[in-house]
Amino acid sequence: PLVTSKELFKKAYEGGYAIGAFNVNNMEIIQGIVEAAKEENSPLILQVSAGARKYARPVYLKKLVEAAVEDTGLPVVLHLDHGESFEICKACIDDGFTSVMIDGSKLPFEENITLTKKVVDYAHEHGVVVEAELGRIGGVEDNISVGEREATFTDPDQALEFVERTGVDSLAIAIGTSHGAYKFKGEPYLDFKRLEEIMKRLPGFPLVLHGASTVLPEFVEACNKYGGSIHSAKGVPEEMLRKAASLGICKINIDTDLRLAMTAMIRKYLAENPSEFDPRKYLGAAREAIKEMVKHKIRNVLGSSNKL
Ligand SMILES: O=C(COP(=O)(O)O)N(O)CCCCOP(=O)(O)O
Ligand code: NA
Ligand SMILES: [Zn+2]
Repeated sequence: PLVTSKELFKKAYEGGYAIGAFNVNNMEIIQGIVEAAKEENSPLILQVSAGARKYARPVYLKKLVEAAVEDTGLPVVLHLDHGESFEICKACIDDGFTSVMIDGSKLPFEENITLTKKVVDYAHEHGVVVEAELGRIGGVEDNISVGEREATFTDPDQALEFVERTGVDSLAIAIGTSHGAYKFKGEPYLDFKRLEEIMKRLPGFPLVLHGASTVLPEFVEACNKYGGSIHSAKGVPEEMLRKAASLGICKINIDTDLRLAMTAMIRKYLAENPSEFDPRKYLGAAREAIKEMVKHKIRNVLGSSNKL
C-alpha cells in the first residue's frame, strides 16, 4: 500500500538507520528501485520532483507507482520532492501522495514559516506528512567559504523555532551537501557538530539529508570509458552517510548515483552491442543497474535491510 513516513521515521530514528528516498522518472527506474527494496525487505520512499512531473506527466508516474505497489505488495511512501509552492503540494496531496516537501528555503525565515504552515495545515487535514527545508542546500557548483557556510547552513536555534511554529513532520537541513555530481572542490565535509546541535534541540525529530549521493568513481569512470565526459565529480563518502544515518537523519535523498549507474550501463551496453537496437535490451540493463545500486545503498549506507 501507499503509506506515510511517520512510523517509518520513528523506527528509523530509534533503530539508528535511515530510509532511502529515490527519485523516479520512468518505468524502469521505478521497477529497479522497488525490486531492490523487495529483495532487501526494506522500507522505501519513491520521490517525484517537479521536473519528473513535467517529463513523465503526473498521471503516468502515479499509475506506475500504484502498479509497483500492487505488483510487490510493498508499503511505499509516495513523496513530492522540492515542491516550491502551496499549489503543487496541494495538487500532489489531492492526487494521493502520502508525503510532500514544501521547499521554502530560498525565502526569508518568516515567509518560509508562513508557507510551510499553510502546507502543513492542508496536508494534515488529509492525512499527509510534510517535509520542509531550513538552510540552503547548495546548488550544483557551489563551493562555499566558512562565512557563507555560517550564512547558508541550518541554524540549530532557528530549526527549533521553525518546527514548533509550523508543525512540520520532518526537516531537511543544510550541513554541507549539495545536489548533483560536483559537491566538493576540496575534501568532502559534513558539519556533524551542527547536526548534533540540531538533534539536542529536537530530540527524536526526523531530519532529512539532501544531496547525499556518493558519486561512486567506478560509475563515473564507466561513463567516461564509453564516451562520457564527466570530470571533477565528487560526492559524500559512504562512511559519512552511515554516520548520518546512525544519528537523527531518517531520510537520505539519492538521485545522482542512480543517474550515473543507469547512464554508465546504457553507454556500456550500446558500445558492446553495436548491432543491437531493441530498447528493451539497454533499458533492461539500465533497470538492473538501478536495482544493484539501490541494493548497495540499502545494505551499505542506509542500514534499512529487513526493517519492514
Ligand atoms: O537531494 C536530492 C538528490 O541529491 P543527489 O544529487 O546527491 O542525488 N534530491 O532532492 C533529488 C533532486 C532531483 C532533482 O530532480 P530534477 O532534475 O527533476 O529537478
Ligand atoms: Na537515523
Ligand atoms: Zn534535494
